[in-house]
Amino acid sequence: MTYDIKIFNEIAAEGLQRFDQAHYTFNAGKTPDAILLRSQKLHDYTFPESVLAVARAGAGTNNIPVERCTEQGIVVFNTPGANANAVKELVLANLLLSVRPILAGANWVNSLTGDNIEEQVEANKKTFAGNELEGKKLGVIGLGAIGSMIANDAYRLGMDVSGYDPFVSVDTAWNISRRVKRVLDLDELLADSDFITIHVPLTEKNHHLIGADELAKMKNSAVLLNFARGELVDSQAVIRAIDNGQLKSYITDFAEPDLLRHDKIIVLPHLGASTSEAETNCAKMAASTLKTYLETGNIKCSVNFPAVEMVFRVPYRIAIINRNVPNLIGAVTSTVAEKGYNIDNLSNRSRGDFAYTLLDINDLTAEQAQSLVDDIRQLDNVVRVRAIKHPTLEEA
Ligand SMILES: NC(=O)c1ccc[n+]([C@@H]2O[C@H](COP(=O)([O-])OP(=O)(O)OC[C@H]3O[C@@H](n4cnc5c(N)ncnc54)[C@H](O)[C@@H]3O)[C@@H](O)[C@H]2O)c1
Ligand SMILES: O=C(O)CC[C@@H](O)C(=O)O
Repeated sequence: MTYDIKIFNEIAAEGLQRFDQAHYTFNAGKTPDAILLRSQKLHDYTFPESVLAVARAGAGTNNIPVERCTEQGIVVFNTPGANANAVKELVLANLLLSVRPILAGANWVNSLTGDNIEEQVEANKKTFAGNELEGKKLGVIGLGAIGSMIANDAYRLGMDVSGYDPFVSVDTAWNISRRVKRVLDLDELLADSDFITIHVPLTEKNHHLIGADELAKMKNSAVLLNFARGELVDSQAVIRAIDNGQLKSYITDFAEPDLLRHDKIIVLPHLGASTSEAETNCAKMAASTLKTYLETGNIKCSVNFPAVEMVFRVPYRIAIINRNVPNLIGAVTSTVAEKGYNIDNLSNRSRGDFAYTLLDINDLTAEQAQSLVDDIRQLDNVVRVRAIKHPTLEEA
């Protein structure tokens, strides 16, 4: 069996190397089995029927039409946490840059001429004096992989840290220092913080999470950092708040024309995950989950289908994506029974309106597996079904 992967964007070689050349090609034709990408927007993309999965080498999946993929039985993966450290370090660097005019000072020194540079430096350095982060209040919105790391490290830098995340996962909560104060009301965090940093996904609900009303609740001296997604913040409201003296500054990783060349706004070119370590981690994780899904049907780190892992020990496995309705499994097992086959193992999990089933049957031949797939495909509410050949086991 060979698979073709359509690649968008620059994916780190360490990830691509996980696809062995004997079984994988890249961008070979118009019917790819899967897509591997970073920030490429797929909202206007028509997925060929051949596409089984999309893997995002990164955290955010707002560039992928996840709902449409789900309807088409396309499993979407991301790489939770794989670039969190890179974003954390960039946010900490920007917190430090926001209190010390380091770049302005360095630029000024470079502009000096004459043979009394040391004298000029000592006479003028007061122009570039700054403040310290220690003792200042940091509010973190979203305590997932990135927000929790920032909260912990900012506390270690001596900051007084609060976090707001009504949906925080138990796993992440375990990793957050008990010194980080959990705030249940966003308004409290907004009113209390000297620095506010956002680390939530862009969803319909989170669009303009920070707008004019929220900005009005912040201190006039507050610094707002956005390394999550541009659309989480109403940029026009931010510009108005800064120009009216209601916000000190805005630092964002997302370029928009109106934000550029404003002396109190720093815009970076989406650099959050741009370290070789993060790019490698994301590429390796995305490649592994994709490969596992294609070769075994097992699902891990999907944003639209449930995690399912079942030991693969028969020559052919049947993988079924279906609408989550009563008696679908009954219909599938009846189809198997009518053919006189014996089920070795079965796993079924649902997520929202859809469900995923792995079905291992003893000793199917390729022909029998295909005929079973054809019959199951005819059942109501089945969205997608395929037979997966075990990588090494041969049919009896
Ligand atoms: N700048 C970059 O290059 C870069 C890199 C990585 C991630 N990101 C962005 O950062 C986002 C967060 O990444 P992560 O890895 O921490 O994701 P994550 O899923 O681990 O954490 C997100 C957290 O936000 C919380 N949340 C959701 N809606 C919320 C709300 N309205 N208020 C408070 N909390 C809310 C969730 O409960 C979750 O704990 C990603 O979705 C992506 O958009 C940007
Ligand atoms: O691939 C990138 O450079 C950015 C990824 C980042 O936005 C993410 O959501 O993980």
